[in-house]
Amino acid sequence: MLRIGLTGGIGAGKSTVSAMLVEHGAVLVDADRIAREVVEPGQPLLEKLAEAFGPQVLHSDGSLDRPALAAAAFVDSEHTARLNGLMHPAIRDRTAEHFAMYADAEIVVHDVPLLVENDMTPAYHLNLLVDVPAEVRLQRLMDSRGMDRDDAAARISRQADDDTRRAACDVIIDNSGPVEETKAAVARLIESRIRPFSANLASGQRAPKAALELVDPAHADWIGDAQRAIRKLRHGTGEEFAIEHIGSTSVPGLPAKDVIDLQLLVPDLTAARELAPRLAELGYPGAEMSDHLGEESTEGKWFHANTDPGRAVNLHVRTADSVGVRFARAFRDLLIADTGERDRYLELKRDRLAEAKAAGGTNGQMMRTYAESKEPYFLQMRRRLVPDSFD
Ligand SMILES: CC(C)(COP(=O)(O)OP(=O)(O)OC[C@H]1O[C@@H](n2cnc3c(N)ncnc32)[C@H](O)[C@@H]1O)[C@@H](O)C(=O)NCCC(=O)NCCS
Ligand SMILES: Nc1ncnc2c1ncn2[C@@H]1O[C@H](COP(=O)(O)OP(=O)(O)OP(=O)(O)O)[C@@H](O)[C@H]1O
Repeated sequence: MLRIGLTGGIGAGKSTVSAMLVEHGAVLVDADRIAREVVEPGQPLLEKLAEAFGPQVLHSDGSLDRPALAAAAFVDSEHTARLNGLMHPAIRDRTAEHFAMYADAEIVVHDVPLLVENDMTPAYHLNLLVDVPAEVRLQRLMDSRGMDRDDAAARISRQADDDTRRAACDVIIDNSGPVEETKAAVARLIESRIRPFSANLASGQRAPKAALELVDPAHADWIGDAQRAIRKLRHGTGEEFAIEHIGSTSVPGLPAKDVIDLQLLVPDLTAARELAPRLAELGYPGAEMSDHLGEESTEGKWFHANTDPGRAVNLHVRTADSVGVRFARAFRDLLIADTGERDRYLELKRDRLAEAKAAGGTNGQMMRTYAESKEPYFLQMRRRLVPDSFD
């Protein structure tokens, strides 16, 4: 099951976009709907809300007076925290029941207004943001929902700001234009990314490799993408293992192939083998392989690559004290600190890439030629950065 987290500020169009995703075959778990279920007449939560906010939040028949609760709860951050403290555990339990019901679904979209505020993004394979600037949302809420300006503004101030949401999500769906444009963007996202991601996840197939070309870092957000991938992997593996961003995309300012390299540190290769099925569920199928250390020398590792066609990631699962781990770290730190070495390495990459392309062959052959042609440089660097690995 591909788990998608969908969020956006109040009035951004989450319901509008989630309905579009449902039309494309996704199953929806709606947090606002669940929030209503847990306060239906007879639920124990109603009494607790009345205790916390006063009897005026209940109608005379005992049901919830929603505008009265909104007025009491969004008045300041302390009251909102009290509301959340009461509501969120009940919402969480009911949500788990909904997900269990849809265990066989291929794509489940979880629409959660407070996905970023509650730090829930790492629990999903992909996080979508329905993005509309706060002032446009405020206007829409007043125009089309007849919402009071002060109520809308109070809720906006209780939520994350637009930039914080953008930094936490993987995909931004701009809904500031006409709905038809959003609909077309959602259809493209489904075809180019969500459907193939779901199919790859189900079959344990990695997404196509990144193109053999160097991308300008100004056109990418590699540090942000790596941090989001690391948080998902850490969360999905019980926060047990250290995971580091390595390789060219971890060096600010260095053009690179558009693939993020991460290394996950395990105590030994048995742990790597045991971890492999879990990583596959998280969207990173893999196999046992080895790092080439030069001459005849190799070192065992597991190599995983991700299933999301929208973001290539290679995940090297290495033992914590391995030469591979130490070299990747030291080489990254050298390139960050030493601009001269960074320029030399970039020149080498450009030359070898041009040579590999000139030699021709399939894409796979050219990739191998390129990788092998950099080996002597890496060997020389390893002598310098991890000298004890030659003992
Ligand atoms: C206070 C309540 C009764 C007001 O009901 P009302 O019908 O006016 O609003 P509704 O539930 O339709 O929510 C509309 C929007 O308000 C915003 N909102 C709701 N709760 C919160 C909150 N705790 N913090 C910030 N924004 C919120 C969201 O953007 C949501 O989509 C209701 O919002 C509620 O029960 N909130 C607590 C549950 C919750 O946190 N829901 C958010 C999803 S986890
Ligand atoms: N692209 C758009 N242009 C104009 N109005 C829109 C657009 N998308 C949605 N709307 C309108 O804006 C309002 C908010 O949309 P919607 O209910 O989908 O948002 P939401 O994020 O689910 O809101 P909430 O946070 O309250 O749950 C609705 O009245 C909707 O019809």
